[in-house]
Amino acid sequence: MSSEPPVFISAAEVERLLPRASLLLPGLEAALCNFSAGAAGGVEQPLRAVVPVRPHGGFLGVMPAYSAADDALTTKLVTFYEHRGDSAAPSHRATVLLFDPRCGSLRAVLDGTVITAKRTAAVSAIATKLLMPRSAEVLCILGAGVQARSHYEIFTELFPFTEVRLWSRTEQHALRLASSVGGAVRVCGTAREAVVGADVIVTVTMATTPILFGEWVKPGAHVNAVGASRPDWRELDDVLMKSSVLVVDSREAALAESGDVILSGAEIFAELGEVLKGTKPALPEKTTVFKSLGMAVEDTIAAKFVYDAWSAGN
Ligand SMILES: NC(=O)C1=CN([C@@H]2O[C@H](COP(=O)(O)OP(=O)(O)OC[C@H]3O[C@@H](n4cnc5c(N)ncnc54)[C@H](O)[C@@H]3O)[C@@H](O)[C@H]2O)C=CC1
Ligand SMILES: O=C(O)C1=NCCCC1
Repeated sequence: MSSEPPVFISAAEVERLLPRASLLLPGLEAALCNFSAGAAGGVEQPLRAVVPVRPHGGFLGVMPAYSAADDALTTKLVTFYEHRGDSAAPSHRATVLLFDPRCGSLRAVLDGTVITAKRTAAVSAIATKLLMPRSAEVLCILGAGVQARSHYEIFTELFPFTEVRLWSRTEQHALRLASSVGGAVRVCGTAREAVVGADVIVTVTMATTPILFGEWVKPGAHVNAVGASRPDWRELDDVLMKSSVLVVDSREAALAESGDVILSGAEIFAELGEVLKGTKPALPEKTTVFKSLGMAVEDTIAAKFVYDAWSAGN
């Protein structure tokens, strides 16, 4: 056990050490199963504490976790701001602290922004692999920020979509994202135009009222609902929430934090870890919603991956 000072791993270094989110898939799949196995799975993860910063429209989230299977202990500190004075500034910023689980000393301070973008998209991809219709051709992304990009990257790497549609409240943002990614993207003028006929839909906005409506969604489609992480925020309407099979990352978090779940009164069918383990069926022929709130153990897996890659090169 060393008394070395902690290393700092910057965003650029995280990008270099974790070039593709798909590298996280095996670790995240195992962690999701372990989380949903309860005490036997060895994941300690309390509900995150979220501190409102009311005068500034912001929030600070504190997300600790320990994974016994990985022997990894981390805490992420993440801020997210609804109303920003400078609209060019990122809405989310994060730092992950990685500890030596044997003695509690701090080993590393990692930029958490890239980790958050990549692990969230990777978890959505895991849900999509299980829940999307068998012949999925059209991907639709609502939102054009950081998560839109990371979702575009892993979804086009893993799945053979023939068409990708993108909508953003600010069309310029969608055009900018579309022109900066490698492949063909159709920028749509309305959310409805992007959604109708899509097989897989990703909502990655800062919306606080619904932007995706059940009447637009093709029966059998799969939705990854990634935004709206406050109990009074929505991205999906009641029709969609109540007519879909609802899978969540964490039941406890969904019932405490998700406006889409709490305010619609929709029934939770399963946790993603239960579907992965096969203790709950996937039902890909039904319309499915994966409500992602983001889990601390996902950051633990990603931070350990990055730290181990850094250590291997030093
Ligand atoms: N489930 C999870 O694990 C995580 C969820 N998130 C959530 O994902 C969402 C996207 O995050 P980022 O891409 O990092 O944010 P971002 O700020 O980079 O992008 C947000 C996008 O939403 C759009 N937007 C803002 N207000 C809107 C409104 N009222 N209606 C429609 N569109 C609106 C913006 O124009 C932009 O395209 C956020 O809600 C965030 O809290 C973020 C990290 C992890
Ligand atoms: O999991 C995360 O990280 C976040 N989830 C919801 C919004 C803020 C960041």
